[in-house]
Amino acid sequence: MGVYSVPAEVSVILLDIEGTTTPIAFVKDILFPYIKDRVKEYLRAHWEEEECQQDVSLLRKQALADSNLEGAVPIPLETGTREEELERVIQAVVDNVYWQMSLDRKTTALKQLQGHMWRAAYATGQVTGEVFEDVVPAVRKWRAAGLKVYIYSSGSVEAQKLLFGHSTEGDILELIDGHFDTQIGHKVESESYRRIATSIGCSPSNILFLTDVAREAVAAEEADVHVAVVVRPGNAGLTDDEKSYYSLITSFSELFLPSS
Ligand SMILES: CSCCC(=O)C(=O)COP(=O)(O)O
Ligand SMILES: [Mg+2]
Repeated sequence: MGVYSVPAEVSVILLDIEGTTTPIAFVKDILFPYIKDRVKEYLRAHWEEEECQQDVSLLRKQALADSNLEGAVPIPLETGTREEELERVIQAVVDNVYWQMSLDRKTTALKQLQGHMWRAAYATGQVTGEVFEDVVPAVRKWRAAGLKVYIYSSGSVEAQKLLFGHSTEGDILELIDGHFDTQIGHKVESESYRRIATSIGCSPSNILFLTDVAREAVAAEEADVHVAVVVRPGNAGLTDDEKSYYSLITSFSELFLPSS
């Protein structure tokens, strides 16, 4: 489709995952059903563990913040030790997770729990993280040219590391200089990109962000970050205005560095 010449001031490439490094179908058809099929059983098995309790507490806080939204599912506190009481709270957590997932919400609370649940999926080889075939060769080339490569996804940092640590291309974590998730802020908020630049120790204009989502592109540009929109099979369509405004690439091989 296109050719994108990376501006000379860019020293960092910041990558989105779903729809950019990785097919949306992998997330929607493999990762998300894994959660839906097992969340109840997972909560029952791990309920007493500190990490699980922290996940539930974060979901409960999110549920309170969501209480004005249509269809929102509250998560009550446990008021006793009876088994039925525990089941009632677990069912509320399950319903809340299902509700959030039905809207593809990107809350930190949901993403933390999902990341913890996917550990077993990757460790047992039940799931392997899919990466488009142009990703690894391009990232190697960028790094050889002295660029740094970071990830910024709504998926938790732990979920990101699982995906790239157990990928179709093997363990490729060594190709990534660092990871950001919604703990730094949401991807549709420009302040998040300024925080990322500060955290990396560069200026926003030293960053090129590759994403499939126009709202994320808008936020990044507002922060003075360079943007190219990635068009992959299965991605949501772009409007005609978005298509003509943004630099579009269909493969990372369409990105050209100043000296290449
Ligand atoms: C890397 S974890 C699985 C993907 C996920 O849960 C997600 O929300 C991906 O969002 P992205 O910001 O990478 O589009
Ligand atoms: Mg994406």
